Amino acid sequence: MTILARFLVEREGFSLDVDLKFPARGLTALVGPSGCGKTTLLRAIAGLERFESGFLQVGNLLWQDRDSFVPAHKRSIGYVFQEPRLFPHLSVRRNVEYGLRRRRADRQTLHQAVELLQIGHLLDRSIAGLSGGEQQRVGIARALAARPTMLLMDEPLAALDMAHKQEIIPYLQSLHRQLEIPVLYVSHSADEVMRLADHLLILDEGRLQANGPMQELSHLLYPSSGGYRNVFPVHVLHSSEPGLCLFSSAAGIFTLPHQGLAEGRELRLQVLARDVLLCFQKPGEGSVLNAFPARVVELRPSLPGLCLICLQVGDLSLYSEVAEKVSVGLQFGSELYVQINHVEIVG
Ligand SMILES: Nc1ncnc2c1ncn2[C@@H]1O[C@H](COP(=O)(O)OP(=O)(O)OP(=O)(O)O)[C@@H](O)[C@H]1O
Repeated sequence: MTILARFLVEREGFSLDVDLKFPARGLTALVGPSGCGKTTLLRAIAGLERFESGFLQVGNLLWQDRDSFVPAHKRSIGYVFQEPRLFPHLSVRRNVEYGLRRRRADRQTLHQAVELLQIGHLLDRSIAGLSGGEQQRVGIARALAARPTMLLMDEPLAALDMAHKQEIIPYLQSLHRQLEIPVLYVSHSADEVMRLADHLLILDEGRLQANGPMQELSHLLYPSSGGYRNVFPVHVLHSSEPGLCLFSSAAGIFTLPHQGLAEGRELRLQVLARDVLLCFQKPGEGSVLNAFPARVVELRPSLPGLCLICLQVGDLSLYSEVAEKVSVGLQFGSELYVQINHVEIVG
């Protein structure tokens, strides 16, 4: 299932001209410099503005083409803004139920939204007494209670301080794991996108610069540093010995220095491609951590003197960036080992 969107918007001094296709599930991050057209694209998708030259299909649902336009209130889209825009005179419960009444969703959906955002204990509180993070959780629950077909989030964490951002990110992570619906998420924060996104859309001056899976494009989030990056999900297995923790991944089991993580928790690891070292002999058992058998899938030139190698490691694709001379003799199908040198837990 995919989302197909084509829009041509002409404004004084600005035009948006995009033709894009992205998955109708998981979290797609929409990033780009200020004024590049992110909100305009979101509004076009929500149907909040009707741009004559547009086409939009979400899965099987045709929302706009040359002859038809489904108005915003019939698209059942959940919209989460920077500010939660709650009704201050109503309780948390009434605020969340507001979404329910408007869209005739059921009680079970409301219950799920309350559970997912863990706001059950806040239901009888007034909005005024809540922290910024709690208010945003209520705002997200209200959007979900309406059982939307799609969730649009326009910088939902931008108005929060660092502590409240950290509080809310785990909810967003579990939300996008548990929801079937697509989430389109605008953000200026590379770190946030790194932790949350499955797919990336990069806009610049109203034009699409890049569109692809996070794993393929994450290096573009940090244009000035570090080169290619690998980002992939892992689950916490258990602590192997004091200070060390085991993580299961599609590549195999990682052992990393960490403690206090709950068993089963899903996190992401980030590994710079230059920290994926190639070993042409099997690394000594027991003496080397995080070494896995790998197969070469593709070799690409990278920066001058460097080669980017795409490797199949178990069920995971990993990029390694090495000096060109190291890659001499490698070709599609070459078998070797990788040793992962430095791993960052990103959330
Ligand atoms: N209603 C409008 N009428 C005319 N121009 C507009 C309108 N809304 C936005 N613009 C212009 O369109 C361009 C894109 O704006 P948009 O808000 O989509 O960018 P953005 O990428 O979301 O920016 P930011 O990251 O700062 O929120 C900007 O130049 C903006 O000034």
